[in-house]
Amino acid sequence: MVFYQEIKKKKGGDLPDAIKIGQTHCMELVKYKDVYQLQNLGGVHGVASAIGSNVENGIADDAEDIAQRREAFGSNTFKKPLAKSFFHFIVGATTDFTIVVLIVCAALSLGLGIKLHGLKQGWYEGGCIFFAVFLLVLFVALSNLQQERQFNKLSRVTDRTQVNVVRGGRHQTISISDIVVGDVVCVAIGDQIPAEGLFLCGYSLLVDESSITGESAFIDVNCIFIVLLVYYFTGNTKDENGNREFNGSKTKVDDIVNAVLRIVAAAITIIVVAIPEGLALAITLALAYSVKKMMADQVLVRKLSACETMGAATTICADKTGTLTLNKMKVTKFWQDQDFVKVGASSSIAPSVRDLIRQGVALNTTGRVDRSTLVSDFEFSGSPTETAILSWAVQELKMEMTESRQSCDIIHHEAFNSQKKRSGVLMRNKTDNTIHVHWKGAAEIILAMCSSYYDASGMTRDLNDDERIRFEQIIEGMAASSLRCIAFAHKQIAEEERADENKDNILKEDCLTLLGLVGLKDPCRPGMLKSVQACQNAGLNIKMITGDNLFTAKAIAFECGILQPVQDMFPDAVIEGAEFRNYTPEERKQKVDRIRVMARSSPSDKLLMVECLRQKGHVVAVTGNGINDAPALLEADIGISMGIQGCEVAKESSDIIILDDNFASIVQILRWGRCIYDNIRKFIQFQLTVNIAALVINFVVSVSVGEVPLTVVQLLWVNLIMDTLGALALATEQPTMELREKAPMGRTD
Ligand SMILES: Nc1ncnc2c1ncn2[C@@H]1O[C@H](COP(=O)(O)OP(=O)(O)OP(=O)(O)O)[C@@H](O)[C@H]1O
Ligand SMILES: [Ca+2]
Repeated sequence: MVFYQEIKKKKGGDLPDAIKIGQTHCMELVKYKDVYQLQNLGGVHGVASAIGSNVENGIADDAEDIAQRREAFGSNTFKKPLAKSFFHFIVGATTDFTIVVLIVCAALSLGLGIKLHGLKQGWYEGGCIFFAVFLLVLFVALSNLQQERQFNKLSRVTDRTQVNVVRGGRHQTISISDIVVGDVVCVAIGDQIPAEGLFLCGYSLLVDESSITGESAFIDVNCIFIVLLVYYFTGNTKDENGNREFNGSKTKVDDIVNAVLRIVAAAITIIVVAIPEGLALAITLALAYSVKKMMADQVLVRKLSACETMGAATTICADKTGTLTLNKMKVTKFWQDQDFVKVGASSSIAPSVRDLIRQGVALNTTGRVDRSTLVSDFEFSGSPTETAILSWAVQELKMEMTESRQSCDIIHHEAFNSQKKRSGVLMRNKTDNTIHVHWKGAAEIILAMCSSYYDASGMTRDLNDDERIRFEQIIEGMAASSLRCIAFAHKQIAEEERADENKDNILKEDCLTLLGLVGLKDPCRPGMLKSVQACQNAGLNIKMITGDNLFTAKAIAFECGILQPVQDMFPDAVIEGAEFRNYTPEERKQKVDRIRVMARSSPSDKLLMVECLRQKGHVVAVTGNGINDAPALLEADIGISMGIQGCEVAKESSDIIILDDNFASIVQILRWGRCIYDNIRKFIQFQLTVNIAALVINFVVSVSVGEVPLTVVQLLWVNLIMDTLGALALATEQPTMELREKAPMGRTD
């Protein structure tokens, strides 16, 4: 109550009366993880009611209430760090290795000049180097400042992360920054935890808190000095009158010093020429320019060097669901017993079987069904597979979600993951106290767990080999028409059969009874065929690595042109993850090039494939959207994730995010990558020719004549002013259409 008044006084706003504790109190609770306090407040439920919320229905869906909460507790936005000042960038640029070398050279040159030619004429060279350094620092700092501003703009795009909250009993998707204190948030696998809070309920919770580091490289320039000094002391340099400079004891100490100083001056000249001052600038400019251009195509580059690497890519590993397909699912087929059940004809199924399927769908899910009070329509939330099944069960089987949920107690829930490809639930029926286990998952995996099936009249029948083959044919048939197949299975457990709850496998996994099969349609993204062909024309090898069924994967691969009818003849073009996993490393290396489609793969199989390709020298780009793609995205040379369908973990693991999920953008990234690669190469060629020519002239002339013909000032002019303008011109060169057709460069170039 104290905190509540405190806030009221401070902010002067009206707080909802239901709120009993204030910001400081909440902060202390989170900060000190104070369990004693938590108990005092009445546990999680107590805290929820103290902040005027409800663990079931969340806060009221009322704009005024939300505004008051935001006023009292603040909003879920980071205090943006103060924008770095221009001075910060100047300091940053000055500590660059090249600049430090140049500053040392300038200081030396200034000292030497004054020593050799007096103050009036001697300041000239050193001063010029200083001026050049000043220009370079200014330019680099300006370019970095510009880049930082651009990056800030980009990070505002990533701020738009969406989260799922319950307000007024309804699930809603809101922006992460709109969350207020009291909101009940639903976090699914692969989501970001959007704010500090208390855990209400859930299964298999694992939170990752790691971060990623980078690395850098240096260039060594020491050797030039040594060569020059050896050259002087062997007696080969001559003074202005043609006499040998080094003449043993006859040479006066002062002469030696002066001569050495002149050599140092020459060395400085050579260093100044040898350092490609414009290179770093050219690379930054080229990358920054292309990043800006790509942003216009809805491509967000998180790691600058990724664009350049993309130019060298030789292979793309794409996942199916959500990348090649829309990940918008709909149940289009339903099989019960061995009969296809037409839309609207589910009443032909025995009521007992229908009830069991309803129970399985309603309890064994991470999705939700809400009935909006305003619109009398249903609202479904959860993963696309879950929502498709829920909406089918509500419409076709007349499932009542709340009723089904209230009739049972959940004893244990095994959440879906890509490794096992199934989810299960153990529950007790409140009416007759019976215990049931329900499984739902990849059809052939669930079928393998069954030993019987329900026929249409509700009788259980044995699943002998013939029957099993017939079910397998049904699955294969659905998959071949590019449907994703999910099976439901059930078993009633006798009390004495119940496994010890402390054991790993609480849920019974064998001798189940098959309830039915559904086929979900997930259409290919429009224009997929064209994009795949464009990549193939660019010499890229496209492979599909998916967690889905072999036949579904094959059907989609044909649809989007990854597999061509001729390739179907090759036995190794399509394989399953398990097969690939069981090969020896040598076999894998030998076969990996021929593989076009890898189906039923787990996250580790995806990773294994990418590792194997990289070991073979391929430059691998991986595209993905799910948490099952995250390990492969991290391992890839270029990880590309989808902005809309992608989960937070996938986005976090990737180097590039395609904001509008358009696969065709890959071709665009490829073009820009190759363009950057080309532009930087051209710049290096350009600068090398200039520098080598200058070095050779200076070297040859100073050996034969004993004088350095091109002065530091002249060389700096060439190196800085001309090269910087050259860098500007080359960096902003647009990618040509031909770049798409060129063969990829690969790792060797
Ligand atoms: N929520 C779910 N409950 C039960 N089974 C599911 C669920 N979601 C997917 N499945 C089954 O698990 C299989 C594998 O899913 P997984 O997440 O590994 O890959 P995917 O999303 O199908 O494909 P991709 O790797 O191309 O993105 C699916 O083919 C489907 O049969
Ligand atoms: Ca996916």
